[in-house]
Parts: sequence; C-alpha cells; structure tokens
Amino acid sequence: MKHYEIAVIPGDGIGKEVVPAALDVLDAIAEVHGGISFKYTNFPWSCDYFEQHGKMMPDNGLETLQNFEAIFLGAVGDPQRVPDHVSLWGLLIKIRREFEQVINIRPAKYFRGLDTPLKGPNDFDLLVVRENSEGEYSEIGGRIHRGDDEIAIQNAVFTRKGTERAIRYAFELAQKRRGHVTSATKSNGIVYSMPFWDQVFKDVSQDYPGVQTTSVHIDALSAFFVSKPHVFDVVVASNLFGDILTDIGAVIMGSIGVAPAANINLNGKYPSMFEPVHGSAPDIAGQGIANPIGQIWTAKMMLDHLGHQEIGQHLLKVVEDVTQSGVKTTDIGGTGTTKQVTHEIICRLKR
Ligand SMILES: NC(=O)C1=CN([C@@H]2O[C@H](COP(=O)(O)OP(=O)(O)OC[C@H]3O[C@@H](n4cnc5c(N)ncnc54)[C@H](O)[C@@H]3O)[C@@H](O)[C@H]2O)C=CC1
Ligand SMILES: CC(=O)C(=O)O
Ligand SMILES: [K+]
Ligand SMILES: [Mn+2]
Repeated sequence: MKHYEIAVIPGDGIGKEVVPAALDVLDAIAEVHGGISFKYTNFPWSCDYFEQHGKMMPDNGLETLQNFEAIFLGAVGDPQRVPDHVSLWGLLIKIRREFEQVINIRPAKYFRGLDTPLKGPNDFDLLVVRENSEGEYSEIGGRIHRGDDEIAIQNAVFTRKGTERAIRYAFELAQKRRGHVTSATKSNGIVYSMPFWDQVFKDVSQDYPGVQTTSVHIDALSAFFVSKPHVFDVVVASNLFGDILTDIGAVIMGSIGVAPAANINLNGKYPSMFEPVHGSAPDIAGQGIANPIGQIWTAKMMLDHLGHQEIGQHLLKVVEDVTQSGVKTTDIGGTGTTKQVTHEIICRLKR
C-alpha cells in the first residue's frame, strides 16, 4: 500500500469549490485502485485568513508544508478585499519561490467533448514549460515620488542557471514526445534579456541534435496558438510569457476552467505544488457552477508526479468520456453544476 500525505490549500473563490471536488475524485481512485491512499491536511490560508491575521499564511507556514509529499492548491485572490500582489505574493508565489518550484508545466490539447473556439481543432497536443522562479516576476524595483513625477521601476531577472534549467527541461521533455521545442522570445523589443534567452536556447540545443527547434516572437506565437496550435510540441517561455500563453492554451481547449498545471521542484529539497491555470474566478464564486476539470486534471498531474502515470491516464480518459457524454458545466456549453460533473466522473471511475 502506497500512502501519501498531501497538504491541501483550497485558497479563495472557486478554489474552495473545485478542490473538494478533486479530492473526492482522488478518493474514488484510491478506492478503485486498492493500492494507494491519501491523507489530506487542510490549510485555510487565503484572503479570509488575511483579514483575520494580517498575513496570507502563518510565519511557520512554509516549515509546516515542507514535510508533505505534495501540495494541492486551488486558487488565490480576492481583489475586492486584498490587493492581488499582496495575496498572490504572500502565498502562491511565495511557495513557488521558497520551495524552488522552478518549472511550471502546463499542457493543452484537443479535449474530447469540448467545443473549442478553434475553426479546426486538428488534434493539437502541446506542453508549455514556463520558467517559474524569475524573469519578469521580480521583486527588484520600486516606486518613488507621487503624482505627475511618480516613477515605477521593475527589473526583470534572467540568470543563466534559471534560463538554462527551464530550456533544458523543455528539451528533455521533447525527447520523450515529438522532438520539437519552440522558444518564446521577444528579442526585437527587449534588447538585453531576450537576446540572452535566445543565446542560451541556442547553446542548450547543441546538446540535443535530435530535437528540432524554432524561435518565435511572443506576439506572433500567441496568434499561432489560435491559428495553428497543432504545429507545437513543447514550448518554452519566460515566466510572464508562459503565464499569458497558457491562458490561451486553456481557452483553445474550450475553457480556462479545464487547464491544469504543476509547479515542479527539481532538487528534491521541497515538495512540488499542483494547481490549475485558472484563478479564483470571483465572478462565479459561490454559485456551485465552477468547472472542476482543471483541478481534477491537476490531480492527474500530481498522480503522474507520484509515479502513477497509468492511473492518471485512466482518470483523464474518464473525464473526457464524461464531457463527451454531455455532462458539463456552463463554461463549456453544458448545464451541469460542479457537483453533478464530479459525481458523474466518480460514478464512471467506479464502474
Ligand atoms: N494561480 C492562481 O491562484 C491565480 C490566481 N488569480 C487570481 O484570481 C483572481 C481572479 O483573476 P482573473 O484574472 O479573473 O482570472 P480567473 O482565471 O480567476 O478568471 C477568468 C475568467 O475565467 C472564468 N473561470 C476561471 N476558472 C473557471 C472555472 N474553473 N470554471 C468556469 N469558469 C472559470 C472566470 O469566471 C472568469 O470569467 C485574481 O485575484 C487573480 O489574481 C489569477 C490567476 C491565477
Ligand atoms: C498568477 C498567475 O496568473 C498564474 O500563475 O498563472
Ligand atoms: K490556480
Ligand atoms: Mn495565469
């Protein structure tokens, strides 16, 4: 019997709805499989917590999380109550950084049963490797003066280590897939960091003669995600470019509510964290209509990470069967609630 201790942070908004749904699905998997079990320890760290304690998590929060096998998170953010940069940097981004989750993997593929806004979905199947520790998401800068004289400066940080690590990871994945890496650049406008990125991409590519490479400016690449996503295999991007590209990757599948993500720690010192691409969706929170698929597919990525690829594969097939059968939430053209979709997935898993 394989037992896993999982730290669970539902967070804000629909995180509190889709996380319990995905845990029910994981429990159903454990029951059907018979050889694995999960224990969940729930942490209520969120904007609610912030209002009570003046911080997003306790001072020893990271220490507490450190001993878990994985962290399963919903979404963070409630901008009506706490400014986004305070809530996200106090919890989500803090964990990504302090736990050295330097890579963010975000797949997008043609998903059976989903209406995509694409004219011809052409069975695309791509993987975005997003650099997750530096880049445009930096704490270097500041604001001075007020009024007309106000100045805001934010410096992007690109280290050779961080850049090479993300790019190498993309090449390793491409070798196990269709052997193609696309690099998201913008060296025509951003004259220091992006030519540097391009250089590292070229350097790393020398070690992978069997992998084909293409560099595309992020503006054109964003358009190609819509016009011809089927040409992409692995796409490697800086933190911000990867963030933007993966919302596009999500919506071409059918909805941002279905896209999963994994924040991967590579050095084994800290746990990895699994959370969907979407945020807390304040516009639909509390209505019970959030699409649980992003969170459930994220659970599949956690299963993969824990070494249970076969079960993960089966879970994704069952979820696709359910959408194909028409049981789906309103964001993807159905009439179902979060609970109904989750129930249908669990019933099929147990069949
Ligand atoms: N990783 C995280 O925790 C993230 C947190 N956020 C935070 O979430 C809050 C809202 O941000 P937004 O920019 O509105 O992005 P969002 O992803 O929360 O929502 C964008 C749109 O997609 C819809 N949507 C998202 N997930 C859905 C689901 N599972 N089912 C159905 N519809 C879904 C929402 O209703 C909304 O119309 C902010 O506080 C933001 O900072 C945003 C992105 C990622
Ligand atoms: C913060 C955010 O939008 C993301 O990590 O995807
Ligand atoms: K999220
Ligand atoms: Mn995002």
